[in-house]
Amino acid sequence: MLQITGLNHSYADGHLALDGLDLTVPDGELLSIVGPSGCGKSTLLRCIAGLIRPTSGTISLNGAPINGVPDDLAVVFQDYSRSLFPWLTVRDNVALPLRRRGMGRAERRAAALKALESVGLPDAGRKYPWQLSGGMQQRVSIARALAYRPSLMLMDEPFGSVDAQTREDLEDLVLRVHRSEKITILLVTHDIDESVYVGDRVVVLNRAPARVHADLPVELPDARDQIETRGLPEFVRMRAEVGRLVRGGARVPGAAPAGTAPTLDK
Ligand SMILES: Nc1ncnc2c1ncn2[C@@H]1O[C@H](COP(=O)(O)OP(=O)(O)OP(=O)(O)O)[C@@H](O)[C@H]1O
Repeated sequence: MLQITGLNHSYADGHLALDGLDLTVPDGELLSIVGPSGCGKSTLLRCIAGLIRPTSGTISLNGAPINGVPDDLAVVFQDYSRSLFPWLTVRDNVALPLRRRGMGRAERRAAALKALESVGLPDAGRKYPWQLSGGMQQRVSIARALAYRPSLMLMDEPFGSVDAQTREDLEDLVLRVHRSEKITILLVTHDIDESVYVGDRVVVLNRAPARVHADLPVELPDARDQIETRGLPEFVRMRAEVGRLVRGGARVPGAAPAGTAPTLDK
């Protein structure tokens, strides 16, 4: 379980990005995080990843406080072109972080090939990243994260740089690996439909500085389908609700079905 309590972060220039943020994410949940542009979503992920030290507050993963980059964490960023090493083959890019796991060369290569298969790129291992399309490169980034077998995966607007069709394919890929690997995933997105489509829960952050503004369970069937799920009345209701909340609205009482009411903090 990931537990965040009273998280504050001020940057060196005094800019307050996070203001007393509390959030608990149970094991195996796929949590979508949305909020107005610049509200502090990436800052939150960077604190969880141990890349920046928060000014105050605590973050713990499975009971242990996060003070540096956690061992069983993987991160997928939007900018795949800068996260893959162009001078390494795809297979070696995926295998590289496994050195931290203490795996031998043959074991690393086998794990990399298996991860590439699981993202639908069984034949790409010998190519270089620049020989692949943007969507394929992002699949490689996801394969690299998966090969590491993390217990927590952070995804910061991971599909922001690909076309709409590829984006849908990657959303379904993430859903598939989430269901099969039972990884806890935090996915930051600007796309409200996407947050509802992939999420078990959607957290809406306040306009800066960030706190949790609303916390909404997604009451959709686990098996998601790009056409059918997006046509369900619950999907349509929820995307409208999340959209309004991101724009700063308060929840309309009775907007959610009984037992699924989102919580709003003060
Ligand atoms: N290194 C920094 N120094 C000072 N301020 C920063 C720094 N990094 C980010 N900020 C500011 O902190 C605030 C939150 O930034 P952050 O990138 O976390 O927001 P975000 O919600 O991820 O933004 P977006 O939706 O545009 O991706 C913004 O106002 C940003 O300008």
